[in-house]
Amino acid sequence: MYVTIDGIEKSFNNENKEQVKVLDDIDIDLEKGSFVSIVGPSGCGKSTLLYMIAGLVQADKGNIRIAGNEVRKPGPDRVVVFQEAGLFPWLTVLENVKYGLLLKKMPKQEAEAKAIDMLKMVHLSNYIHSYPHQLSGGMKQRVSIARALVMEPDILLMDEPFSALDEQTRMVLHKELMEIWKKTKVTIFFVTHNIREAVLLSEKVIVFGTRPGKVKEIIPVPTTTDGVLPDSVTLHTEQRILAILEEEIEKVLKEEMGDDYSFTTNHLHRNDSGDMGSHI
Ligand SMILES: Nc1ncnc2c1ncn2[C@@H]1O[C@H](COP(=O)(O)OP(=O)(O)OP(=O)(O)O)[C@@H](O)[C@H]1O
Repeated sequence: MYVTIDGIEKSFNNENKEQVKVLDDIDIDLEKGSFVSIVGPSGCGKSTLLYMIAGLVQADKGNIRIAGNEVRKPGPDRVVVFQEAGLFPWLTVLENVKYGLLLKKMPKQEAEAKAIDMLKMVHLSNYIHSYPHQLSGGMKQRVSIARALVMEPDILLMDEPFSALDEQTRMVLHKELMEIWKKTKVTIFFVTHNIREAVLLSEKVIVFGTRPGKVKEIIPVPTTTDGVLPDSVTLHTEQRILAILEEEIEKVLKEEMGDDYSFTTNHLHRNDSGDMGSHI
């Protein structure tokens, strides 16, 4: 297996200085070139696990191995794309994308050529000399994806990269991300609150439970030869995931609102984007 997450445990101190276990006994394997999403209630430790793969957070117990090597710190094989693009506002699009390459001491011309190629891939060739403030949210996120991919990582770690975008832009970026994934064969680990997004994009959806975060189930997403899933299949897979999460949502709501809170599936309204709101 390419990425092996083995027996991970992690606790943090809360504001009352009490130790709270955030992740418990997490075992996950990722194949090279796979696209795996992770969904779960808010606060179940999705981002924490992503940061651990990035080498930004250390586990209390267990380990993460990539191609057999234990992750101890960030490395050039892994790049994170965050919810906010986080571009340097004083640099142009092109300068933002080539920044990391220049830091790596790549010759200027080569860095520029690579950055331009990558910006072509995310359909931003006409905006290379624009500044971030001149771009829409979706365009900024494309720059951030180009900036990540230009480093030629083996693993792209995406932490709710499209959640701040409107539905239309999100759909366009889904299509582009799928094209990029097929072209580059990069391994993608994708954190989202949006069940539909997880089902549409990934090959497997890891469903997390909460308090502490645990893998509840790993749902394979059916594939088709043309890559387009019939709506009935998408819906069925979404409903399967939702059913698993139902128990967890109830747990969170009861903890937040008291034991007399009662919850049934019918109370869970899903909007058209498949986003279940703040509790997932
Ligand atoms: N550095 C930290 N110090 C203390 N607590 C932390 C730290 N990082 C995360 N936590 C806590 O760990 C828990 C899990 O956080 P995390 O961001 O991983 O969850 P999540 O599932 O990604 O949540 P969301 O879906 O809301 O983004 C939360 O209760 C959070 O407050």
